[in-house]
Amino acid sequence: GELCSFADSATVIKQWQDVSSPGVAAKVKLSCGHAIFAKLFEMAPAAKGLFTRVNVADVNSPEFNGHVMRVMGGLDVLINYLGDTPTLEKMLDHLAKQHAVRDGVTTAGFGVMANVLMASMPQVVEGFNPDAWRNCLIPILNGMSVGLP
Ligand code: HEM
Repeated sequence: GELCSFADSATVIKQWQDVSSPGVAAKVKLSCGHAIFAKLFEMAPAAKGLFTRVNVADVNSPEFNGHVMRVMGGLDVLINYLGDTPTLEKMLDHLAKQHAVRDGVTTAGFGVMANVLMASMPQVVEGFNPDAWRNCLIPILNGMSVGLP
């Protein structure tokens, strides 16, 4: 089945591709990723403790930058696969398993992330379509939370 409608996925993919052309993609991902984590830690301060291994103590460190780019690279791939549900579902399964082994990562944490993404994306995406983005992001985050406490 579909995760979000064909029309919604087409909108989200197009709007995301507008901000992820090769020339600007890395910069957008890093600055947008930092804004997303800052907001996540503001809304859920305890979540900071999950990222000590990647040096969250210094959010501008190479280690944390690397983490931000893994997350944003992951999100980039997921968005671009909204039109290929079977592959998207396998990637979500894989990410769910990678998160399930991290102590303290919860479904509630992904719920906060949904709010953070919906609040942050309009700042980088031109003509942000909230309905299309919500309809597509929620199933992505739900798929990544399968098996989490
Ligand atoms: C848009 C949503 C998210 C995406 C695309 C995403 C993606 C990723 C990716 C690709 C990794 C690296 C996996 C690896 O190499 O092992 C990762 C690691 C991790 N993620 Fe997420 N993630 C998301 C949301 C979250 C949320 C909401 C939390 C916590 C509530 C979380 C907690 C973690 C932790 C603790 C790690 C391991 C960090 C380390 O390397 O020590 N993630 N995530």
